[in-house]
Amino acid sequence: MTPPPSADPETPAVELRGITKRFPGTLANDAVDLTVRRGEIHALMGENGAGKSTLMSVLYGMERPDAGSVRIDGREVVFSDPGDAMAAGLGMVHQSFKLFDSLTVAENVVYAAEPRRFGLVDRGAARRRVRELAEEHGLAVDPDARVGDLPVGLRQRVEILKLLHRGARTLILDEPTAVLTPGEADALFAVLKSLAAQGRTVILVTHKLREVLEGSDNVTVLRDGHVVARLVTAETSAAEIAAAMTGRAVELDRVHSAGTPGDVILDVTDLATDGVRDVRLTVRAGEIVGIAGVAGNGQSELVEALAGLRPVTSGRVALLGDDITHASATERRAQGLAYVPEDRHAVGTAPAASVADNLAMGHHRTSLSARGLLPPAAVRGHARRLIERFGIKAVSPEVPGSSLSGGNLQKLLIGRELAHDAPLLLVEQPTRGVDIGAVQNIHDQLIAYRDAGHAVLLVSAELSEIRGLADRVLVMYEGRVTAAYEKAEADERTLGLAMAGGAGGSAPVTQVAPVEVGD
Ligand SMILES: Nc1ncnc2c1ncn2[C@@H]1O[C@H](COP(=O)(O)OP(=O)(O)OP(=O)(O)O)[C@@H](O)[C@H]1O
Repeated sequence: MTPPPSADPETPAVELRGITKRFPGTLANDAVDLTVRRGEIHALMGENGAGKSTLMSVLYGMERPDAGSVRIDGREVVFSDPGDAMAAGLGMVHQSFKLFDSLTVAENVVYAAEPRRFGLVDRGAARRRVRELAEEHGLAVDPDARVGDLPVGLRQRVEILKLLHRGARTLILDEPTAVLTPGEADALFAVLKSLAAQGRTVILVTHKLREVLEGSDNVTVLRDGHVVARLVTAETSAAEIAAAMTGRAVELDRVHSAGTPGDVILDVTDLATDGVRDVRLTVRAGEIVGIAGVAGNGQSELVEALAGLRPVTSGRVALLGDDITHASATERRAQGLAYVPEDRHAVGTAPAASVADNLAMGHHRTSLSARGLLPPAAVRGHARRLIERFGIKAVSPEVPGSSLSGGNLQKLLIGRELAHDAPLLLVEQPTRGVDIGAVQNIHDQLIAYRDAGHAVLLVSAELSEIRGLADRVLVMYEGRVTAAYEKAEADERTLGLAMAGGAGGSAPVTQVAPVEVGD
């Protein structure tokens, strides 16, 4: 490990002073000061669009600030690109990993910084290096495994090992637990704590209050590009952080009233598709049915099959009494199905198209259209209404979708699909990457949608979300629905056990998955 250049333990690992960064029409960072002590886990929080990613991009050399200075280990630096930042001891784990799936763990870890012997890459040394680093930091992973075969939690470990191999002393993690199971998230925090105990520094960008309260030492909160609070984690609370972020009191973990179920809208009988079998379920008008499960137990495949994006191999799907088992995605939409996919970038939105056009997508058959065409004035009006209703932070409806922050893109997607007023809504991970205030708004909108007589099938990895919203909860385990509960029965312990295969199903209980508690 490269020792920090300054021996004084009081010298902060990172000091940002007066960072200002302007985009056309937006002051993303306005004279931001951030001090991160060596050996601490520092959480950076704020609502969607508050300026967190921009600040980290400035720190990591991806954006040049319009004003302000950066000090690393007490020394003023000016980075032209992330290569400069890495050379100064910074490392960043992005939300989408930057690994080669076809290479092994060891090859990925040493890539572009290979140990050499007589000018050749020393493969044995590379594997030893991975083993050493993995052992030193509790990051167990097989050096010979092909990265493409690893689950997401282990791929994230490879990213961290890669940074450690390059001598990173300060790690920046951007929403690292968004894609992890609760068990993987706990394992990640154990690693981060051990890195901090060894004197490395962690900057954590996240929306999850629970992990900030349990896993960080200090919190800086941004709002509209300004620092609005600097808090010591041990002396603060979820309510205080939430209030700092939003500027108002936030009611956390609200449990909504039950729905009044009417006619069956979706009727699924003995459905099988790749990775899913024997699924029977109904969703009625005026109810939300939640599907809980550890990621990777067939939930996404089920929803894709229902949305018409994956062939049904056996069984039957009926929407409003009509057989749609083999209907295309477009036919299903026309029959009354709206869909919020898990992947808002690849499936849900078009980054180059304007916000207004993104909001109008799929509306060719709704009241927006005139004989299948979308008049520009109607598109603009529709966009303005949804921007207002969902609090989407966009400079104007004409800016490209790609200029929105991650959470605002998610609000756009939900808004667009709810605006279809379709009898059935399939919605996956509706609040991933979304800030606390927007989580509340999206939850309220889903409840209002249900109360207007629509049927909602909700898939979420957040147990608190399932418990807060769903009138009935199904648990998926190894591709099957293994348990079903009414709202009142679906407590965290019961669901957690069932998610680990421990209830109703034929699978033996081999482990009890740690349970996500409310954020
Ligand atoms: N390349 C860009 N062009 C134009 N505007 C941008 C660009 N990048 C960010 N912005 C704007 O700057 C503001 C801050 O965005 P930023 O991505 O830093 O927010 P964030 O706090 O990371 O949000 P989230 O929690 O949603 O990821 C937002 O209003 C955003 O729309």
